[in-house]
Amino acid sequence: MTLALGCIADDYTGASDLANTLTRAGLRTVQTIGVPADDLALPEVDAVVVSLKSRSIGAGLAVSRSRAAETWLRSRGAGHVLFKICSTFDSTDVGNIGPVMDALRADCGEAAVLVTPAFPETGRTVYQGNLFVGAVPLNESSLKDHPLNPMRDSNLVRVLARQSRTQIGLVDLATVTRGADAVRARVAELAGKGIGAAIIDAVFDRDLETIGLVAAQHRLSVGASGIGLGLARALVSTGKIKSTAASGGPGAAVGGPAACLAGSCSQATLHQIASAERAMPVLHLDPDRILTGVGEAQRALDWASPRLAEGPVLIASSATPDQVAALQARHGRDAAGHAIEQTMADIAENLVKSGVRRLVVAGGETSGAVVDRLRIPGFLVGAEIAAGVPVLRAVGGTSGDMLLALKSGNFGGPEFFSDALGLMR
Ligand SMILES: Nc1ncnc2c1ncn2[C@@H]1O[C@H](COP(=O)(O)OP(=O)(O)OP(=O)(O)O)[C@@H](O)[C@H]1O
Ligand SMILES: O=C(O)[C@@H](O)C(=O)CO
Repeated sequence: MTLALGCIADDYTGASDLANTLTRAGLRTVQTIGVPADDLALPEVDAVVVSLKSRSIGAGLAVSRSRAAETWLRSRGAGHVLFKICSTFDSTDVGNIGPVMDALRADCGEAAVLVTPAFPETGRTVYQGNLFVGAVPLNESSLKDHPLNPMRDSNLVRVLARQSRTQIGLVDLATVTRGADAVRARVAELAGKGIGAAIIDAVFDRDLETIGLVAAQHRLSVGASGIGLGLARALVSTGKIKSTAASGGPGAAVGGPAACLAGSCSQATLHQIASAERAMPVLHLDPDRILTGVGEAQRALDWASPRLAEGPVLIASSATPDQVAALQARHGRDAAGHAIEQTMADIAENLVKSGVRRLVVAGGETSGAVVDRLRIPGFLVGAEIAAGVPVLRAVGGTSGDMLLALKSGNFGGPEFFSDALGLMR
């Protein structure tokens, strides 16, 4: 297998978002969980997205895991590696986007790396280096209250400069609009000044196509699914890859009980849970009981057990920003996040043991904890449920034939949980 594109995603929902984008653009794509073991039988593909859970861990660990993924991808022939980050640039002043970018850049000798989280299909656009989420700048969006990495500065040149050892430049929209040659010239100018990375503006998919044409000639880029789209279209339009019709088909039905787990506290997820109350039984976990270790997972399993034969259920820890802040004040941010993620993993593991074969998980960190616990080594991409969220079919592993959907916190329409289950037969 010789890869045309190698990708390293800093969380699992982000990886499935990217795998979905690449598949829809005609690349045969597989999503692996961590660096694949040598004995994992992978189909013949154009792109591999290695999913890491490296967004909210220590920067040193994020760097070493990303480097291991890069080594594997390059050894499979990947000439270009995309480091997939969140379209809302989720990170803190100590990383991990900057440190990982710096390390991968040093490894491949890239003079100046193009960086953009733009993903217009989901309302993420970048103008003059400022990230917009829908109609508002990042720092005015609900991301300012994210439980793990509150985003309070929308100027990404500044944000990345605080995290990186290199200077950060800007390739503005006027340059992008003038086309690939203008972008190349600007990147060369920045590199000539010793500027090692540049935020590049993008508002429409056509901007990302221009960026993709330039990036595809480099060894490394950093961004969200939008730049993935640009790279994929460039690889197809320049004949490096023969486009394959997106799979998207239903595949064999797996049947059996279905469940949804939500650990995301995003506004979108909170609305989706409220809608789901009209469609299925919903259990709201008590986060204080989780933090004090009084058997909240068992309470959830006892609640779910008699209901699963009747139809899907939803179990959620999600809470409003005020409630999240209060819990974190009582127990600490990391301890709260970790304990809730592990409880979600306990619940998932036991649901699967009791026969659940269709599982929807909301939240990147939450999905990471759940998929790790289920020891699923990889996924094939199926139908698209919503922008950035495909149905995934587990490959390898011991949990048997399973369908999952891993929803990024902010993605999906109001009826997301029912929409997902409708496609997961
Ligand atoms: N009630 C709660 N109080 C505090 N923290 C919570 C609560 N419920 C969940 N959490 C934690 O909040 C974090 C949510 O992050 P997660 O990545 O799962 O969702 P997200 O950030 O909305 O999704 P994405 O990363 O895909 O955008 C997790 O660490 C989770 O354990
Ligand atoms: O880019 C996004 O917004 C998502 O794929 C994601 O990474 C959320 O965790």
